[in-house]
Amino acid sequence: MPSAARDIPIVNGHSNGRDEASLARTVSNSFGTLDLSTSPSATFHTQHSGSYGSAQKPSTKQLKPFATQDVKVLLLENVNKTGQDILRKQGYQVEALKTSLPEDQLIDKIRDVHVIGIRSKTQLSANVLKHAKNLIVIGCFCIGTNQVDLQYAAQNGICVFNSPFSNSRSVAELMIGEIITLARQLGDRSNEMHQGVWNKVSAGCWEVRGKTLGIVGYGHVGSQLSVLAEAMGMKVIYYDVVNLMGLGTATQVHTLEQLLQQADFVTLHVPELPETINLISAKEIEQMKRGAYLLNASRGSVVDIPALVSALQSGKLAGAALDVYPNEPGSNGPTFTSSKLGSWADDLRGVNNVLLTPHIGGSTEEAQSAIGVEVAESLVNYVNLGTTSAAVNMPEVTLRSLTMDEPNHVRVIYIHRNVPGVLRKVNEILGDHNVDKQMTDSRGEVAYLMADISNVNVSEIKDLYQHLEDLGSRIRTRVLY
Ligand SMILES: NC(=O)c1ccc[n+]([C@@H]2O[C@H](COP(=O)([O-])OP(=O)(O)OC[C@H]3O[C@@H](n4cnc5c(N)ncnc54)[C@H](O)[C@@H]3O)[C@@H](O)[C@H]2O)c1
Ligand SMILES: O=C(O)[C@H](O)COP(=O)(O)O
Repeated sequence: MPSAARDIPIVNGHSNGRDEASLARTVSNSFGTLDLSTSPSATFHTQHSGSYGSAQKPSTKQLKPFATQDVKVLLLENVNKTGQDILRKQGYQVEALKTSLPEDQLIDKIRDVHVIGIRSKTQLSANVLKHAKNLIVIGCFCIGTNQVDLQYAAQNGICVFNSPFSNSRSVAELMIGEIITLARQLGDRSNEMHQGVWNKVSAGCWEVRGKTLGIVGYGHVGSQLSVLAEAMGMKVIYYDVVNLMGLGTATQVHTLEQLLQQADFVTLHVPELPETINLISAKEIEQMKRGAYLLNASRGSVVDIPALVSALQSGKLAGAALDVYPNEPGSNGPTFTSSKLGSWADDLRGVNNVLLTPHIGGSTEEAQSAIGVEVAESLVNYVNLGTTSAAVNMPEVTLRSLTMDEPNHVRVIYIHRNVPGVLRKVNEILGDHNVDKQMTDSRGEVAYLMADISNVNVSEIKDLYQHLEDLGSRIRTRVLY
């Protein structure tokens, strides 16, 4: 067996032996308290150069040991500083913009980057992603992932991460505030006072105690809201497509119609899916109680806005709160107008007891700070170690880190089409070396294999990589060393 340190290249002044192995262990073992204070040059050398692209097969001449300084990261939509700091401390080249980008500018920027971080606004469609030849991973610094073509991404070896629950509490608290605000017509009273009008009324103003809250979608947000609403004395019912245990005394109803018929307040917390588009339209509004309230903090496509406007104008509904819209401005400013968004915007602005907020459900210091850390850590673990834990479009694969006792050690990541016979061929290639550990899993049409192999001379890495690249099933190969 060749001696370890002698045969492994020196990169940025560090051999690919003990230093990198210990950093690798630090990164992979510390999801909660990732220690990223290590100098950028002391990196775990993950080989991926030349292997980012999926459409084009790169020349093996491009192979070189990984250095974090080579990793280009584009962050859009004002990703929190906590996340930016983690990525910068790795030594990655980070460009952070405050807004999203129109498609043509996005296509231009995405060509070059290995990592992109977005929030709910940036549309990463197949049309955009097909230009992203170097992209290996997308971080959604939010809950929703409907803005990304997850299937296209997986089929092209691009892993996607999000933050599944770090802003759930913030959304639930906003809902509580809005329920009381609607019940007491606080928005209208406050607007009148700002215009110098004193309008002391009690007609149509209610306590929330004893009223029924109907929650549509009893996931992270819906269940948090359930607990808070019960604490205020509300009766909680919920509708979800899966059977879920209610918290406290909340009760699941079997149909959306049952919920709509019983609830005084209806709140929507479903993901954007083909079946949730216009989930609440004229027919469903008709099923609601006269004088009920509708609140939407899910996605703008879930409510048919013209139907809502006419129900508010006719008095069928007593009020509504919207945080999300069919299309939303890409940056702050005087952009919430019909001329910019569509006729529905001015229609909504003209109706009484309607609360309009600029998609701020998850916009609290606490939520954004936690999301920044969570998603940035997932990105670092993926870029540096290939770990897919909690990925939303890839199988979850992880291996314990390299150990210092395993010299000439290489981590192979092979993303491939989930077809018969691939593992046999891959293991024939890996079998020339000592396979220390291996894990493979599939998700739909895509499979992810990760193997740590030892006894690999650096001069053999090129061939190893090329043999894997030459397999017909290949989507993306990364050889980390
Ligand atoms: N306004 C904001 O700032 C903000 C913040 C966070 C999340 N969101 C949106 O809210 C959505 C919900 O968030 P979450 O964290 O609670 O998600 P979640 O995945 O934890 O819960 C969603 C629930 O909806 C249910 N569901 C799916 N389809 C349904 C249908 N047709 N009818 C009824 N129930 C259905 C699911 O079974 C699940 O229980 C997100 O997908 C996101 O789009 C918005
Ligand atoms: O999906 C989410 O988490 C919310 O819609 C919040 O999105 P934002 O990060 O763009 O505010």
